Amino acid sequence: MGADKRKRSGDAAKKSSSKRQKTASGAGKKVVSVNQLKWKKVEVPDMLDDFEGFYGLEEIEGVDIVRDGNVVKFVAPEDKTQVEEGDDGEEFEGFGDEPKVAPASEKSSKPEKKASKGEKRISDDEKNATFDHKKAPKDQKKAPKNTDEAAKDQKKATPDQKKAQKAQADPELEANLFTKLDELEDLPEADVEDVDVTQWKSLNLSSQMMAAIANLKFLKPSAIQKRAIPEIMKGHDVIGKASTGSGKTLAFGIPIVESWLVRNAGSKSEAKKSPIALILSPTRELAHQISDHLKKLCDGLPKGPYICSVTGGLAIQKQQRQLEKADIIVGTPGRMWEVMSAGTSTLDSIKGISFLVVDEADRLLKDGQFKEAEEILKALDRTVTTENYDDDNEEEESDMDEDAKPTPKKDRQTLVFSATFNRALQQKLAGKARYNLLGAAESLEQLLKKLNFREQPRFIDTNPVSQMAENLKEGLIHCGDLEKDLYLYAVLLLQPMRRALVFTNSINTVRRLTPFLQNLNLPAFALHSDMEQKARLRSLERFRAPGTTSGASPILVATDVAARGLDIPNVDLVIHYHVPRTADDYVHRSGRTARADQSGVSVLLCGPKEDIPTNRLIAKVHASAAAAQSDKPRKALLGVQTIDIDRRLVSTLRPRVDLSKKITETTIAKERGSKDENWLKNAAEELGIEYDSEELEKAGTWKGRGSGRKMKEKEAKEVTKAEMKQWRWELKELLSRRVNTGVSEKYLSGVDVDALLKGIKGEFLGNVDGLGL
Ligand SMILES: Nc1ncnc2c1ncn2[C@@H]1O[C@H](COP(=O)(O)OP(=O)(O)OP(=O)(O)O)[C@@H](O)[C@H]1O
Repeated sequence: MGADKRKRSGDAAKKSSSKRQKTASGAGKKVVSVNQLKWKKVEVPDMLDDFEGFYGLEEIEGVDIVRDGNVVKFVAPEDKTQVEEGDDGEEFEGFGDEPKVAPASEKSSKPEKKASKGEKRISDDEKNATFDHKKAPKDQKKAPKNTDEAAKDQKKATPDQKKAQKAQADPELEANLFTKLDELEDLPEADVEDVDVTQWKSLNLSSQMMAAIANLKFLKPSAIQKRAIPEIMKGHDVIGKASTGSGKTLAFGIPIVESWLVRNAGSKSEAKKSPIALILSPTRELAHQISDHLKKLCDGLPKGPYICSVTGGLAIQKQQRQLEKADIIVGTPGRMWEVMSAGTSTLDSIKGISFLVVDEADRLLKDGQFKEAEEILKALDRTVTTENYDDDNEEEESDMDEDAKPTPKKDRQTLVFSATFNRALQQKLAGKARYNLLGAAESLEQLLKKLNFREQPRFIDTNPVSQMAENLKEGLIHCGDLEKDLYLYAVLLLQPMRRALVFTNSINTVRRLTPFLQNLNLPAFALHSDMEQKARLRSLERFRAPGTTSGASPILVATDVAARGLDIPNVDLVIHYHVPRTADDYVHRSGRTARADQSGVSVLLCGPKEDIPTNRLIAKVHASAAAAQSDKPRKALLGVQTIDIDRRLVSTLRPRVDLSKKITETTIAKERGSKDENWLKNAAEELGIEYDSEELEKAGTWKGRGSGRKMKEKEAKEVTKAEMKQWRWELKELLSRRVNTGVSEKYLSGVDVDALLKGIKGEFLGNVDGLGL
C-alpha cells in the first residue's frame, strides 16, 4: 500500500505542477500530515489473486501536493482531513457482503448482540465516542435489576472493600489496581441487562466492569479468571495455564481494561496517550479474535479503550495510523516487529506499556519459531531510546540523560498464558524441579527468562491433572494408509449436523482434501498459511456461518495454523486426519471443540504406520491423568480402543470416494502442470530461445525426487475434458443414490448413527462413556 500511495502522490505531483505554486494557506485549506487525510478504501475486485499490497489500498481526492524545498506537503480542504481521532473505521471486520454498522453518529442503535465476529462493523468513532447512557433510549440500555443491584452493592461496600483492597495491595508493585479502583467511583454507573453477576463480586471489579461482564451474560468467572484476575490486579506477573476454551483471554483482558478505566477515570482530555498493553499472538486469526473479544467486553462500557490489531496480510500504513491512537494492541510478532522497528516514536510509545501479554506462549516463544517475538522482547527491555541505541554497544545506556530513558520495565507486568506448558517448566514453576535449569535444552525456559519478569511470576495452573477440556470425548479410528479419505468422508457423512474441523499436517493435504470433499457435496473450506489473508478470513467466516440450506454444517480443513486459540462457536467435531506432530498440538487441535462448558468429540484417524506415534502421543497427553488414577491399571487407561465404523457402509462409499479422488488429483496435477509450463515458456522467452514443450519435457525427465509428481502431471495432461466431464457425471449419479447402511436398513439421510458407529468397547483415554457419535 505504501508504494501505491507514494506512487499515486508522485503522479499527482507531476500532473499538477501548477498546484506546486499554491501556498498552504489557501482559503479553507490547510497543510496536514498524511495521517490526517481522510483516505477512502479502494474496493479491490474479488478475482484479483494477489492481494498483497492491494488489499487495503486507499485513495484520496482533492488534495494538493506542494513541494517546499525537499519536503512534500499535503494541502487539503478542511473536510478532507480527519476531524477527530478514530474516524476511519479501518479494522478488519469481515467482508463487504456483511451489513455495515451505523457510523458514530448512529451509535445509539446498539449493534446486535449475537452477531458473529466479523459480522459487526465497529467504527473507530464508535469505540471512541463517549456514550451517554443517560440519554440513550431506554430499550437500548435497559437497567437490569440484578446486575444493577450488584453494581450498586459494589459501590455500597466500597469503604469495606477499600480496606480489604488496601490490605491486599502490595506496596512494592506500582501497578496495583486494587488501590486505584476508588477513582472509578465518580464515573457514571453503566446500566446493564437483567443478568445476575453476583458471582463475580469477589473479584472486586469496578461497577463499570461488572456491567460490561453482565452485558456479555457471563454469570460467573471461569477457574482461570477467578484465580488470575486478582493476581494481575494486585500487580503481579502471572503465568496462567488452563485448558483450552476456559476463558484465558478475559483472564488477562479484564484486568487490562480495568486498568485502562482507572487510568482514564475523570479524564476529559482527548490528548494522545501511549498504549497500555501489547498482546502478542502467534497467528493473525487469533490476534483478530482476541481484539474482537476485548471489544465485545468493552461494548458494555460507556467509554472503552481503542483496541487495534496489527497483523500481517493487511495494509501496514493503515495499521500504523491505528497504532498512533491505540490503547490496547494485539499483534502477531512479524508485523509488530515491522512497525516497531520502522519508527522510533512507535517503539518508544510501545515501550511505555503497562502490560505485556504473551498468549499461547509455548508456541510463540518456541525456539527458532518467531524470531521477531524475541526481537520485540529485547526491544521492550532496552533502557535507551532508539535514537541513541547502538546494537553493538548496550553500555551506552549509562551515559544517557535520565529524561531520555523510556518507562523503566519495572512498571510493566508480564502475563503469559497457554493451555500447555512444557512439563519440565511446569515442575520448575511449581517449585518441584530437580534439574539444572541453565543446562536444560528447553528453549522455552530460556525464553521465559528473557521475558524479564519483574518478580517471580505467580504460576496458576487450573488443570494440573488433565490437559484436556472437561467435556471432550476422544476417539480413534484405525484404517489403512490409503483409506483415510474414505474414513474421513464416512465420518463426515454420518455427522452432517456437526460442525467439523479437520486437521492435517501439510498444506498440500489441505489443498487436496478441500476440493475432494467439495466434489462429494460437502461444504468444505480451506485454511492454511500459504493462503492470502483475505481468503483465510473468508474461510473462517464461512466456517462460522450457519449450515447450508440442506442442513449440512460447514467443514474447515486446516493445518495447525487453526490449532491455537481459535474460538469458533459450535464446533462439535475435530478430526485429526494426520496424527499431530506433538502432544501439545493434539491438545490444542482437540481444544477447538468442547469449549466453555460445551461438549465435543475429537477423533484421530490412524493408519498402521502411525500406531507407534499415536500410542506415544496418547501416553504423553494422558500421563498425568493416568498417574492421578494410579488405582487403575495403567495399561487399561492407555490402551488404544477404537471406534468401529461398519465396514459394509465404508465399502458402499468407496466408489464415490475413488471418483472424487481421481477428479481432484487430476485437476490439481493439470493446474500444476500448466503453471510449470507457463513458467518454462516465460523463462524461454526471457532467454530469447524458442519454446518447444516436447524438447523441454525430454530435457526435464529425470528419475529422482519429484518424478512421481511429473508422471502424474503427464497423465493428467492426457485426460481429456470429455473424460473429466464423464467422471463428474458418474460422481453426480453416485451421489444421487441413497446409501443403504446395511445395518439399520435406514438410509443415510436418517441414519441410525449409534448402530453404525459402534462406540467404545471399554475405556478409551480415561473415563469415556462413548463418544456419542
Ligand atoms: N466467564 C465466562 N463465562 C462464560 N463464557 C466465557 C467466560 N469467559 C470466557 N467465556 C467464553 O469462553 C470461550 C473461550 O474463551 P477463550 O477463547 O478465552 O478460551 P481460551 O482459554 O483462551 O482457549 P484456548 O486455549 O483455546 O486459546 C469464548 O467464547 C468466551 O466468550
